[in-house]
Amino acid sequence: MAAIDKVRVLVVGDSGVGKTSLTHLIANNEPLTSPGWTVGCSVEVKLHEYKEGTPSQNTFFIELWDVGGSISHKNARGVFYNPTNGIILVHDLTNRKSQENLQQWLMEILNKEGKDTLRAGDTMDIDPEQFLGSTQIPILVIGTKLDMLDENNKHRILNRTLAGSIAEQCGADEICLNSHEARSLAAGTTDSVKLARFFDKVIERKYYSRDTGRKYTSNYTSTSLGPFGPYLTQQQATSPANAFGYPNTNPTVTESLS
Ligand SMILES: Nc1nc2c(ncn2[C@@H]2O[C@H](COP(=O)(O)OP(=O)(O)OP(=O)(O)O)[C@@H](O)[C@H]2O)c(=O)[nH]1
Repeated sequence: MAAIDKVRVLVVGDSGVGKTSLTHLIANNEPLTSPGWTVGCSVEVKLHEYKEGTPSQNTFFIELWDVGGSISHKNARGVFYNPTNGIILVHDLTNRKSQENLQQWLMEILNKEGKDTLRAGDTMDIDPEQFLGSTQIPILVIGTKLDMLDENNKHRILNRTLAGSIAEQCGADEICLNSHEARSLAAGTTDSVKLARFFDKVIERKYYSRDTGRKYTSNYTSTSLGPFGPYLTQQQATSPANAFGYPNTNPTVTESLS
């Protein structure tokens, strides 16, 4: 059987915004009722059908790297960021600061220091060129805990435009959901379509030629040419077993994307 190709998607945001709950929902189609505090990073794997229902349909593994948001681990997190094929920026809809901090998360992933030099209220310029277009890193913004908003705020959030938001700055889609609800990402919903489109974009950027639209041969690694270089040889991560008999359930072992 041919090996299944894979991409790495980082799931980042402040501690407690709901990254682990969200990652579990995406990977298992069911809510996680009592997530633990993530130390370091945990990896869940989802089988995704690229361009499902079209002649180009193809199966890929999506590795979801849920990076612990605690500030105390900031200095050690860089080890998880190489390579990065896609980024899910997570914020808590009941916590405005967690949304503002997404810029800092992007800068951290891009290895640009900013936190120490910025004062409260300052903003950082995001260069859209780093994220927009087919050669850059696809981003999806997800707001969690929609169920905790009162009806007025829920209505306001669901009907607001992306103008001025980090999603707009990065050319990204945004999803607002309740991770405790399995139906939030049920097949056929607008949000599940946005998520599938995002994964397709991540796969496309890594495995498909922009010129011909055809898939590269399996020993081609476009990330080695991208902004984050090749995979590290040692990755300090934990990884739960998964339901797909995923060939390498322990990313602490040397990996190669070739
Ligand atoms: N009501 C509600 N609670 C949520 C939602 N998402 C997450 N939570 C709760 O928020 C708390 C934190 O969730 P986690 O998934 O552990 O958050 P995290 O971002 O992974 O946190 P760290 O591991 O510290 O980085 C838990 O009690 C979750 O059950 C949501 O959509 N709605």
